Amino acid sequence: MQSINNHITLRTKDLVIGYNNNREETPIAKNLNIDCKKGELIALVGINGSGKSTLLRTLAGLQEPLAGAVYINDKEIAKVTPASLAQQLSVVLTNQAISKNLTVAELVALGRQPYTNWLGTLTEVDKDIIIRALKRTETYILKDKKCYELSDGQLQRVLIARALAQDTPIIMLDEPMTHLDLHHKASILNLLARIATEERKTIIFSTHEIDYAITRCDKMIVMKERQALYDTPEALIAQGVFDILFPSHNVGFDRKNRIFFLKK
Ligand SMILES: Nc1ncnc2c1ncn2[C@@H]1O[C@H](COP(=O)(O)OP(=O)(O)OP(=O)(O)O)[C@@H](O)[C@H]1O
Repeated sequence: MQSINNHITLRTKDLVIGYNNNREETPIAKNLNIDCKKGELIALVGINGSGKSTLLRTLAGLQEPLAGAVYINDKEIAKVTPASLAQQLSVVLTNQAISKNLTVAELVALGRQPYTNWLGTLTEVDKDIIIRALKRTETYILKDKKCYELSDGQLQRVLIARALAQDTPIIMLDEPMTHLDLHHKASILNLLARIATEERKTIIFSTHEIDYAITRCDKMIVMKERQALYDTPEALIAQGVFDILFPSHNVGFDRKNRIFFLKK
């Protein structure tokens, strides 16, 4: 049992996510119990407004749960200092305000902030890690470009490079494939899958690309009617979860081919 637990990097216990405005609680999903292991690629899916961003923010410690708890490496996230959290978890938000006047290399170097002194001086080890992150994401060739010169797909890779430079066991991404064409969606997903497997990282990302997630991910969190179902894609398909994810009059799910289709 101990050896199994050693592989769990992120888990929740009876988590309730939601909002507390003017002391009025609005739960978005209740009783979430998930355990994410090293090396797993996990997709977070659900219809618009089902709570994906709320859950991702709560898992990242950016928003307090209404009840229950999130544990990172067996420590409750609320009790982890921001400095320690930055060495365990990196977050890539799609609409994050980043200074696009920075060069790609400067932006990726920001990933080393949790490890540098207050002047931000980079050691040779930091520089090696930055170069490795740039090469791993195939953005080394872009290193001297300004971020405003990048396409959406290139910027997404650079943000992943920054997360790699932060060198954390857990990476969370909010809709990393938004605005990308099919080829670039596939290439980001394949990159995330390789990083999870080869570097034994836990990667959780929210997405509307459910077909791709079913094909490529180890586990999925499906937000549905104030619940979150957590299992392998195969188990979720067998349970019929995707058959009823969308209103049945306009979207169907083909179990055999594992794809959604539009109804006329
Ligand atoms: N600050 C807030 N206060 C109260 N309710 C909020 C707040 N932010 C979001 N919500 C509500 O929480 C619910 C979940 O929103 P969330 O953004 O997490 O969904 P989502 O699955 O990420 O949606 P989308 O796919 O459209 O990005 C929605 O009903 C939304 O209106």
